[in-house]
Amino acid sequence: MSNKLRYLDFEEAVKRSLDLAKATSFTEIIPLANAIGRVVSEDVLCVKNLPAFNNSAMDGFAIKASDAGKTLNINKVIYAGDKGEAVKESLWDNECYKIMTGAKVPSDVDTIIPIENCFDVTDKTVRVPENIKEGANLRLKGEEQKEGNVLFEKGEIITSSHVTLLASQGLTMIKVFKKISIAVVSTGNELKEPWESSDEEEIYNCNSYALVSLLTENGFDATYSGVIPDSLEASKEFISNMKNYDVIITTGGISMGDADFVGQAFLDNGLETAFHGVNVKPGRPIMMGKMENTIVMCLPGNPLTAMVNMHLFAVPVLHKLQGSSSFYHDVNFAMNHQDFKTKQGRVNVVLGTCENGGFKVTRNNKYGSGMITALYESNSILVTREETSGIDVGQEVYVIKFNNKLVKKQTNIFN
Ligand SMILES: Nc1nc2c(c(=O)[nH]1)N[C@H]1C(S)=C(S)[C@@H](COP(=O)(O)OP(=O)(O)OC[C@H]3O[C@@H](n4cnc5c(N)ncnc54)[C@H](O)[C@@H]3O)O[C@H]1N2
Ligand code: MOO
Repeated sequence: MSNKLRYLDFEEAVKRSLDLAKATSFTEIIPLANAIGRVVSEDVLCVKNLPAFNNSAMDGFAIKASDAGKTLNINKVIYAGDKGEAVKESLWDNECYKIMTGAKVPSDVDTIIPIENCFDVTDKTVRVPENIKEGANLRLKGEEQKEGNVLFEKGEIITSSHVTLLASQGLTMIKVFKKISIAVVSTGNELKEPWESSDEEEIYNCNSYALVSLLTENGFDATYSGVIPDSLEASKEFISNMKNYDVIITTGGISMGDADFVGQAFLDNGLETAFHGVNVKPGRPIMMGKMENTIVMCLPGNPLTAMVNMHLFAVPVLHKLQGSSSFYHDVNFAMNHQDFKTKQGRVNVVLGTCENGGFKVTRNNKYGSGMITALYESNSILVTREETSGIDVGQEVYVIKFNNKLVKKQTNIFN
C-alpha cells in the first residue's frame, strides 16, 4: 500500500470510486425481446396516445347522461377493435349503444353503464338507472399519456414495466448503451480451478466464479480471464494484454505479502491510483484507479471481503459506467433483532439477513473474512460509522440488500 498507516476515509473512497466512472457513450439498437436489464440511451417518447381513442372501461351500454332513467332502444352493438362505420355516431332520440370493454365510444354518447347495473335488458331495449354519473366508465384518449410525453428517461434500466410501455407503443426496437466489457481475474499460485484436483495446500478459485455470477445477477456481462501468476514480470505482462477491457476486476495479491504484486503490476502499466487502502472492515487493502481507458478495481483476496466490497464499491461504479442514472445503493429501513458488537475506528460492513423489515446479524458478527458460508447465510449488509461500537436490539438500521428473494414464511402484507 502506498502509505502503510493511513487509510482513506470510507466516504471519500466511495466518492473517488464514483468519480472515476464516466458513462459509456456507445449505443446500439436491440429488439424488445432482448431489452430486459439494458440501459436506455435516450428518452423514450409517447408515439401513440394512451389510450389511443375514447373507449369503454366496462361491458354495458353507452348512453347520453341526459337519458338517465329511460328505457332506450339499442342502436347497435360495438366490439373492441370495431372501426369505421361500426363506431360512427348514429343515435336517434331514446337510443343507446351496447358496448364491450375496450371498444371505441362514439362521440354522441358520454357515459357507460355496466350491464349489471341496468334493468329489463333484452336484445332490443334496456332501462338505464336514474342515478348515474356523467362520464362514468369512459377512458379518454390520451388521459394516461399524450403523444410527445416522455414515457421514460435516458439512464433507466429496462424492467418488465418498461417493456409493457414499449410494446403498448408498437416499439419493437430500442436504443440502449452497449454493454461495457468486464474482465474478472484472480491471483495466487495456491489457486486451482474447481474442475482440477487440488492438494491440501491448494484451494479452489471461488472468487472469479463468485464475481462473474454477481455481475450476471446485476445485469452485466463479464469474462473470466484466468489467474495472474504470483510474479511481478508475469503479472505486468498479463495486465498489459488486458487494456482493451472497459473494466478489470482482480481479487487478491493487493495487500502486503511478498507475493502481492498486483498493485505494482498495474502501476507499471500506467495505472493512476484513485485510492489504495480504505478504512473499512473488511476490505482495507482495496485499490481502484484508471489505466488509460480502463477502470481497475482490485479487491482483496479473501472471498467474503471480495464479494462484500464488490457489492458496496464496485457495483455502483459499474452501473454508472454502463450509463445508468440510478447507481446509488437502495437502502431498506429495518429493526435490529439481535445485539452485536462492531470494531470502533473503522467503518464496519456487517453481514446479516433482512426479512420483513427485521435485520438479524450473521453468526453474531463473529465470522472471518476468509469465510464463504457467512455470505451464503446472509442477504444484506449493514454499514456502521467509525465511532460505532455496536448495534442494539430494537435499534432502527439501514441495510443494503443483495440476493433479494421471496421468503419462506408468510407474514402480514396489509397496511
Ligand atoms: N501485514 C498485513 N497483512 C495483511 C493485511 C494488512 O493490512 N497487513 N491485510 C489483510 C487483509 S484485511 C486482507 S483482506 C488480506 C487481503 O490480501 P490480498 O488481497 O493480498 O489477498 P491474498 O493474500 O492474495 O489472499 C488472501 C486470501 O484469500 C484467498 N484467495 C485469494 N484469491 C482467491 C480466490 N480466487 N478464490 C478463493 N480464495 C482466494 C487466499 O488464498 C488467501 O487465503 O490480506 C491480509 N493481510
Ligand atoms: O479486508 Mo480484510 O478482509 O479485512 O481481512
